[in-house]
Amino acid sequence: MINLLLYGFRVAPGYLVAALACAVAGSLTGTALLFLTGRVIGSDPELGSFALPALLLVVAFLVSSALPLVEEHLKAGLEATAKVAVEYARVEPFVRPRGIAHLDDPEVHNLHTASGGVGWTSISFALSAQVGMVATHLSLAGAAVLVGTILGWWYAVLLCVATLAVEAWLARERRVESGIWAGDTEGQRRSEYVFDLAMSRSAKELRVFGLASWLTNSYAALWNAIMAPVWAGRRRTTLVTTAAFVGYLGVLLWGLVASIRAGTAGGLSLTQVGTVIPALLAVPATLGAALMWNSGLGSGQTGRQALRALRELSARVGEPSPRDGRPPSWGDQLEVVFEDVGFRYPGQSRDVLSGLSLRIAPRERLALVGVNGAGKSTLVKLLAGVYQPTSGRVLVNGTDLATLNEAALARWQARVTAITQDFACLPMTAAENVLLGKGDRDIWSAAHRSGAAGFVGELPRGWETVLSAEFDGGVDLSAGQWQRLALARALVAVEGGAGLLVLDEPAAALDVRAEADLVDRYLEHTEGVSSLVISHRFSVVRPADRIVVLADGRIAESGTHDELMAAGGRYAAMFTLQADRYTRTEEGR
Ligand SMILES: Nc1ncnc2c1ncn2[C@@H]1O[C@H](COP(=O)(O)OP(=O)(O)OP(=O)(O)O)[C@@H](O)[C@H]1O
Repeated sequence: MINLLLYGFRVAPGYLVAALACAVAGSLTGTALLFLTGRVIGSDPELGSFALPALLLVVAFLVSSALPLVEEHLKAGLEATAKVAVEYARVEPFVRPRGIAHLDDPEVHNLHTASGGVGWTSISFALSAQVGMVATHLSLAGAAVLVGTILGWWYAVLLCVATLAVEAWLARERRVESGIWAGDTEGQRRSEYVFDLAMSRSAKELRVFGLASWLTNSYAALWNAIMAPVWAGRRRTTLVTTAAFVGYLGVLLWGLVASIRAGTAGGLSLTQVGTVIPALLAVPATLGAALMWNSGLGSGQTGRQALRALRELSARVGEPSPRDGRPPSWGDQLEVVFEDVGFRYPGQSRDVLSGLSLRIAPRERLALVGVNGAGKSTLVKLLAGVYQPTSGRVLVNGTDLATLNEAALARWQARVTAITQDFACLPMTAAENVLLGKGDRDIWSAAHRSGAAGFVGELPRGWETVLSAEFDGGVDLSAGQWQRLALARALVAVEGGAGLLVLDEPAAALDVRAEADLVDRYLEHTEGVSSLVISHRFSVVRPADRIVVLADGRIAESGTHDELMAAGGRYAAMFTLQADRYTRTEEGR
């Protein structure tokens, strides 16, 4: 509870203090209400001693009825404010690093899932529920004081110990369940993924292939597997939990019976009986709040686990690394050199690149070809500095990218504009998709050059159309249209000062005429900047100043189209194969 409250003080101090003050006031008025009930019951209307306690009782009743409303309002504010802070802290470690190696770390994803809590029992929910826990403990103390003054302090202590012992047992159960849940984040992620598949990602394919029942069964099986240890744990502890409650009820019953007997035997006055019985009846209510998962107790366990995961997540991804190194002084001319570079993905056993050396000269138009899985996209990731080589160096105008601090790396990444195979298709407006927050640039010029202007002009709201049919008035684009828009995005970035244009399969989704159109414009697009184009279509790579072939993790061939054809190596073989296919297809028409 303390950890959660301290976190609350950090992220939403105003709401937390106000909600706690309200909870304390609520508990005090609740205790006063019990006390005044006895006074009213025991007072003699004839003697006029009735009026004051009755008036105070009414006031206490009104205040204790109104306070929960204020408290709920404050707790809602606390929860909402904390939620913003928590979600920021959950997302920030993912997006802050300029590299992406942490995205391949399963533990990072596990910690992210665990930091979300269980279901809707998140850190922010648990935090607001802790305010309720403070209130219930104070109410327990208030009721115990009243009971102690009447039935004896030993009994008040026994009552508190019994209540707290049952609460501790329940807390232990919740802790075990939270631990089981937190330990199976991979299963949870898989079930979420299956759910996501059905709802959005592959919704069309799943329906076309009639996979609905397979998916439903997979989801149910995954969910049952996740919950099985939780249910087994509950079954194991049912007996002890039942015994604890029976014992607890025995303690309470003893107090009630003793009060009634003492009252009838004249050992207790009417005032005392009228105070102690409501006080005893109020005690289980303080525990009742702890019984459910959404109570302060249940959510407190989950919230603490989630908070720990949140801190571990931040620590795992690490603070921005202030690496040494001189500040880069990249001018207009960019020269990129891969110096004996080797690379292996984290956790993998095979090198994707090894001993790769390559120079991209200033303003050079370089094309990169290679079979599927040769490592072309990986080379782009190293070039952009999102991964660091496992051996060797990537130098930009002589500066090793591995020595840059986060800020310098961000400046380098701003000089690279890359349209990768899985470029982002954002459910935002067409203009936002092209500008990506880069202000007021001439998007029409870029759209004309990328061939996007035609279809953008026909969109219902032009550049302001949201590119997702899931939104009101939004539309979906075809894959080829998206590709043209992505090209426009790259051209806008080039106009904004990016010095290196990377196009990874820019024509993959284009038809033959559009591809020819793109190739015609490619030279124009890349004038004045260094460029690297990756494509399996030889018509796209042919006009490049130089073509390099990536094979076995290194550059196997390098030269112009004519030189490589004359050399009769891998390039010539791949080109001839594709040209033959194309010719045969054309002849077959
Ligand atoms: N994040 C990753 N983690 C582990 N292995 C990866 C990862 N990304 C790619 N690989 C592996 O690295 C190798 C090279 O992949 P890469 O995407 O660079 O190839 P490519 O030449 O671009 O292929 P394609 O022509 O099919 O796009 C492949 O064997 C791939 O499975």
